[in-house]
Amino acid sequence: MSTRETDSTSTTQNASTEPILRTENVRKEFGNLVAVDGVSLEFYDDEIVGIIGPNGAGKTTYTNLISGALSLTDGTIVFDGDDISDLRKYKRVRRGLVRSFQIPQIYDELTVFENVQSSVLSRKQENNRLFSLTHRDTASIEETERLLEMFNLESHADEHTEHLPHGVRKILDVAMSFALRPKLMVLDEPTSGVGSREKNAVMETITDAAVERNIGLIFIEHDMELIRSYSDRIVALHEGRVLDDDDPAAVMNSEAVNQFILEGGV
Ligand SMILES: Nc1ncnc2c1ncn2[C@@H]1O[C@H](COP(=O)(O)OP(=O)(O)OP(=O)(O)O)[C@@H](O)[C@H]1O
Repeated sequence: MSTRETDSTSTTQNASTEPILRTENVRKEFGNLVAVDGVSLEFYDDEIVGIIGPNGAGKTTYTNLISGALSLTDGTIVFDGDDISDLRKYKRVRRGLVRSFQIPQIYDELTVFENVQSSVLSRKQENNRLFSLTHRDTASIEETERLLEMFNLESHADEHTEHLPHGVRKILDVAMSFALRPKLMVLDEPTSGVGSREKNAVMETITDAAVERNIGLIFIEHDMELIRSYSDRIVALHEGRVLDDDDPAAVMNSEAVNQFILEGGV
């Protein structure tokens, strides 16, 4: 399990004294249905937060509001000190708020190396020159190599991606997101579709990389063992509202969480 070491003797101010992301009374209606009903939460860039909740609790909608995939009905989102409530998705990505997708967005006609390099170049806004740059842009090649190493992808570097095992595709997707140099990453079920034996390896790789780069993580997960093992904090959603927000042991022992989430299955 990945945990960040906290230096209790340090008196220096670090970035984590202010939340990297704050949502204030965030609300999303779909017609008459209130999917997210006034969610106020804070997230820091040195923590891994798991989001749990039964089907339909509003987890995906909430993370879509954060990423800008959906517009708010009401409320405010503050990222890195700025109100981003009305900011387009790609502008949030440029500021360092990156959502990785449930279905990995990978180009199957490219190799693993080229996929990661395309993300590096897209951050530099040079991906329109991808094919002319790929083989000679030393800086992006070196950065890609470092990312492949960080995500244990070196042995797959020259493989085309269509036949990669599902877990490796998931890791590749996150590696590509890391190439965008996020400050905070939102992951929707990073281990969905991954075999049970592979799940821990996927989570371990992702969380280790986040700790190494000091990137905050928010992840939705249905597997309670994984969420307990890899979260510093757990947010429980139920019917679009926050049911609990605490350290994993406290959330797992909460009466409300047990009644509405754990006993009903997530
Ligand atoms: N685009 C949409 N249009 C209408 N209703 C929607 C839309 N997206 C989500 N909903 C509804 O909003 C509610 C919250 O859905 P959401 O997908 O956010 O829940 P969830 O907690 O992620 O559930 P799951 O664990 O099943 O993925 C549900 O009742 C869902 O049917």
